Amino acid sequence: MTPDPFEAGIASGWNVQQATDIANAEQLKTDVVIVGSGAGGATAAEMLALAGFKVLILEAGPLKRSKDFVMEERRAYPELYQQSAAMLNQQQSIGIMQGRAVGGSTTVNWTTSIRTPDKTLSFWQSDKRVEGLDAQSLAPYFEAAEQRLGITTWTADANPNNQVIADGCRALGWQYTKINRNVKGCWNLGYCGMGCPINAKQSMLVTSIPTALSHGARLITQAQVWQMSFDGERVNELLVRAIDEADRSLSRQFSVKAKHVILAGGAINTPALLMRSNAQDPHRVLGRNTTLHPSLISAAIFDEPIKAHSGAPQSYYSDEFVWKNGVQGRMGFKIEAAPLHPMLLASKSFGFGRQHADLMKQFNYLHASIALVRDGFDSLHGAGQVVLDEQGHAHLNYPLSKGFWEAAKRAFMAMAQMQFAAGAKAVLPIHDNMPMFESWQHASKVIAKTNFEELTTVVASAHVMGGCAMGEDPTMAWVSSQGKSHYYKNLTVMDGSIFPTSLGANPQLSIYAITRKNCETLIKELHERV
Ligand SMILES: Cc1cc2nc3c(=O)[nH]c(=O)nc-3n(C[C@H](O)[C@H](O)[C@H](O)COP(=O)(O)OP(=O)(O)OC[C@H]3O[C@@H](n4cnc5c(N)ncnc54)[C@H](O)[C@@H]3O)c2cc1C
Repeated sequence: MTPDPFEAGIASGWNVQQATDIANAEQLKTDVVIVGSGAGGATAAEMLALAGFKVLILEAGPLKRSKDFVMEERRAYPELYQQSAAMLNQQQSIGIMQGRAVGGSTTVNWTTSIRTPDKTLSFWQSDKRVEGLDAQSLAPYFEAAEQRLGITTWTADANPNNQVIADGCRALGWQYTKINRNVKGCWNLGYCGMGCPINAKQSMLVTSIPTALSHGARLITQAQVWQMSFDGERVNELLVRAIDEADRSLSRQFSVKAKHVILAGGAINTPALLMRSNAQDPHRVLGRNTTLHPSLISAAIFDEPIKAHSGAPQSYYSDEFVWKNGVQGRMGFKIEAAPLHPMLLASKSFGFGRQHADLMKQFNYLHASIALVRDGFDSLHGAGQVVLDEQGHAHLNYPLSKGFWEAAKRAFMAMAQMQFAAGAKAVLPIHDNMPMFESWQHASKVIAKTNFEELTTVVASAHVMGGCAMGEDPTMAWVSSQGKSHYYKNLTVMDGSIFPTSLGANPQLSIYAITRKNCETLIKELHERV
């Protein structure tokens, strides 16, 4: 087991505090303040601290470490996730999971590490006026991130839950790929979504944040940046509220003045902060085109135990259907496996009483496939919009489009076909009143006739992206291709909110690589300025 770096680090004098340690109304000063400590924020913090800047990281979530990761859903969801992992869109039709702790969503993610698909990068270039982020220019940054985070092919055998994807795709002649993971010394436990108890996952919690802290960065946790004030073309000050572990506001505030501000609160929260602060947005792009890879779930029962809670959560995916109809044609979907844990399964399935109890009894024999739908490429594809309520809290207005429901039908068909081809004895598409199918023939007939629609089908997301799009055209984008605000000279955004569409691949590696490239440019500029 890898030791918890915070243990020795804090003992050696790392500058780590809680917001309640800061005096009320105190003003802090720094070179660079970073809002959020997830994939984007921590990557930037490490690079800037190594480059010699005085860095302050403000994280709304608590500091939780391997000793707190006890492999129990009842503790992990309230402690490590936004809204206790029970966040929904305004329509209440999509369950949305996002991290809220030091390390952000990387502390709880499933370690799948995939480069941005070339087709997505080309589309950004041709249709979203993104410059300098083609596959060739990004290649060295992908390599650097992969090296830094130990991202390589997972060489252990796939668990039976993932083996279904490989077996089904092989039998049908469909494309499938072994997944790269960011782990070192992984024990194949399968509880990545509850925080890694042995520090094998190379999340920001055990990699970039410790390096930043070792090089003089300061971390303040449970510190929620509520608003920013502006002075012409510059961010003037950040207003920070102390919050408790359950995300409740405490009567303690302080402010921060920085020469440069990096927003890395993730999609939804970064645009929400800007909107709450009345940031300039003449073309009303903030919060728009928030994408989710909204995902459908198909369960299958096998004769042999699957134990989908155990082993690397994701080790095979299939891209057979991601680009089948072109980039902007009918929506494509990526097929992956999802780990199952009792609360996760219970909250992401249908039924009541005996029917639900019968499903839960099969827990150890259940496999789950997910189809992640590629959203946000045009109006047919649909996307969400961040809105604020009267108190300034963010909500996501995301009506699922006709195009999505048409894709859902194809996705349920494909997943059932693959599961039967892999030897499933029964398949259950997670949709209200669906029977358990015992043959592909029966499943395909019923799925073809079913009307999939909002609130009759379980839809989930762990990939929140967009809402603060990048690009050179301010009528479509709030930041440049380098993440720099089109309106404020000392403000850069470095997180998944800058993606102008979804990716068609799991996002963390794209965020690491793009942040690395943009932060390198920023460091050169700051050396001249600060
Ligand atoms: C359960 C789960 C599984 C996943 N699995 C994978 C996977 O296997 N592979 C993959 O590629 N991706 C996966 N992801 C997604 C991936 O982890 C995220 O896309 C990525 O971490 C997003 O990075 P980010 O920097 O945009 O934001 P985050 O990593 O979410 O970090 C944002 C941080 O900012 C903090 N914050 C927000 N607002 C404020 C504020 N106002 N003030 C202070 N702090 C603030 C938040 O608390 C949070 O800690 C998964 C996500 C989840 C939830």
